[in-house]
Amino acid sequence: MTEKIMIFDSTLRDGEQTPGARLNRKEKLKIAKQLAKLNVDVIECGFPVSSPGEFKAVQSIAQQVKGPIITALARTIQGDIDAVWEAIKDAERPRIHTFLGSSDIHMKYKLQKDPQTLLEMGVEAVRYAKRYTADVQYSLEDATRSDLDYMCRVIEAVINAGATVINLPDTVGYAVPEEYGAMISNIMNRVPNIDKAIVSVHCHNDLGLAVANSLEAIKYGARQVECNINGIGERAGNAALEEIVTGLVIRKDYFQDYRTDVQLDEIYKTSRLVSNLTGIPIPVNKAVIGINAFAHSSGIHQDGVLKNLSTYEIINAELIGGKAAQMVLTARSGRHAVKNELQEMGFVLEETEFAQFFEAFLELADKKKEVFREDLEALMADRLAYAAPTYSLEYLQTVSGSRSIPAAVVKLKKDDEIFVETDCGAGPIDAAYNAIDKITGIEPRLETYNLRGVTEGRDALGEVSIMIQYQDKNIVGRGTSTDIIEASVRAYLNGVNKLLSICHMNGNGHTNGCGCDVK
Ligand SMILES: CC(=O)SCCNC(=O)CCNC(=O)[C@H](O)C(C)(C)COP(=O)(O)OP(=O)(O)OC[C@H]1O[C@@H](n2cnc3c(N)ncnc32)[C@H](O)[C@@H]1OP(=O)(O)O
Ligand SMILES: CC(C)C(=O)C(=O)O
Ligand SMILES: [Mg+2]
Repeated sequence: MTEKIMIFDSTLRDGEQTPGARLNRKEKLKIAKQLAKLNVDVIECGFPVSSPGEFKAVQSIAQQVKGPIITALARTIQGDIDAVWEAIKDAERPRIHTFLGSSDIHMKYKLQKDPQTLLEMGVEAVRYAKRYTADVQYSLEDATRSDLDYMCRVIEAVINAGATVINLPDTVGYAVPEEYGAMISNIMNRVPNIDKAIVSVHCHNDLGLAVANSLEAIKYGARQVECNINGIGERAGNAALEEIVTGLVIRKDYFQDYRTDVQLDEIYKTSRLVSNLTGIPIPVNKAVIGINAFAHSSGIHQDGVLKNLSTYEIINAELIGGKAAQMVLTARSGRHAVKNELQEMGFVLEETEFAQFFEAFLELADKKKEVFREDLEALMADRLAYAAPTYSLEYLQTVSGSRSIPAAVVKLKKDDEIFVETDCGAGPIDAAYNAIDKITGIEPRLETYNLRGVTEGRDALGEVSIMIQYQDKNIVGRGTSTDIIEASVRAYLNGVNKLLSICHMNGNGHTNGCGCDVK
């Protein structure tokens, strides 16, 4: 038999405390509905006393979102508790959550009251909240920096006053797992009436230990874990919901006694929704839901994953409703991955053709961060067009600027012969085209010129497509490169080569007197 761990989602309360993450009523409602689909146990949706807009947002959620317990936060102040109740009273299952600092630091500097007075304030707040609802959660803010004896006294007293959930937050993300586990264990053993309440944990990520601390607490008796989608929250954030629930499933060999009721395949959608509405981006390397979490980029990993996913993947993306493993092609990719991607795109190359293609791939990949499918397509198009290359580009240098005469040096290779020419022009591209004309001995007219970014980003591959006219022939040429001048020259050469091969194919080569004065 497994024990249920309740998932208390605070994305709409502590998560919204992330600087810049403000959500309006509609946005909060939309996220709350998605959290209900995710099947969390509790949705903490705000701090009603803080503003009229916040009050209305909490009220809308309480009225419209069915399934989870709906709660909202209040200080140990009657006005705050009244506001929470007014906002959540229409919920199917309302819970009032009230909190008060218990550490010496918070009591002395922030609350400026003595521990006994604060204990009584806490008890009074719970009693007051109980007038409204049976389900009252009490949090000992900054528990991990609080005196254990004092906490035990507070917990016993607020449970006697009717608290049904006791939350022990690591408010400033100060705890380390062993210590946090020991604190929970001590409280479980020392508070005589602790069995009358559910013990909850709420961990912040200031030292990057929020998830580890939460999982450790489960082992010592915590049965409610407070966490936020994408780990957003005050300062460095809170424990990430997706990491906790996925961790419990993936390591069920270790956490065999526990389960949650979260609908894992809703995680990806929820995560994207929260990111889009809060405007807080998901780091690419974020565990479970970052775009790199299921991407493989280095050749050895890609080869392993193509042979068997388990070599480098412990989470199946489908489990969280995400996209299946992706190969990210970079200069660190190997032949297996590139060949596989080409095959998926419908290109099957002979070994020697592939070897040449792979060289071109590496040349491009060295210039770019990532090679996309569109890049591969463009490289393939280049190769198909160059099926019978006549002139190939060996070297290109251009000069341009507001006070210089645009000039180009072009070195082409044909068979084993090298041709070098320089020329100037209206711009660097025109200069390079003129130099090429000098080498080939023909002067096609440039009819159209188009440049487009094939991929995204500043290092995007540019594709130039041109149309050249020579005598009665209109020829299209294409070239790609991260350098648009080089792409332009490749496009021109591509057109010129096609022109020449057409002449030769028709038996009209210069040797046969077609009129092309080709060298
Ligand atoms: C760890 C956490 O995440 S706690 C939750 C944090 N969330 C929020 O703060 C929600 C947004 N906050 C707000 O809208 C406002 O701060 C309000 C409405 C709550 C209060 O606003 P103000 O009345 O202007 O007070 P202000 O925020 O400046 O100061 C907080 C006051 O509450 C007191 N206080 C803090 N926590 C508690 C508590 N749990 N119980 C009782 N009083 C408390 C402080 O000591 C301070 O009191 P003082 O004015 O006597 O010095
Ligand atoms: C209000 C409490 C639960 C809190 O957010 C914290 O202590 O971090
Ligand atoms: Mg918090």
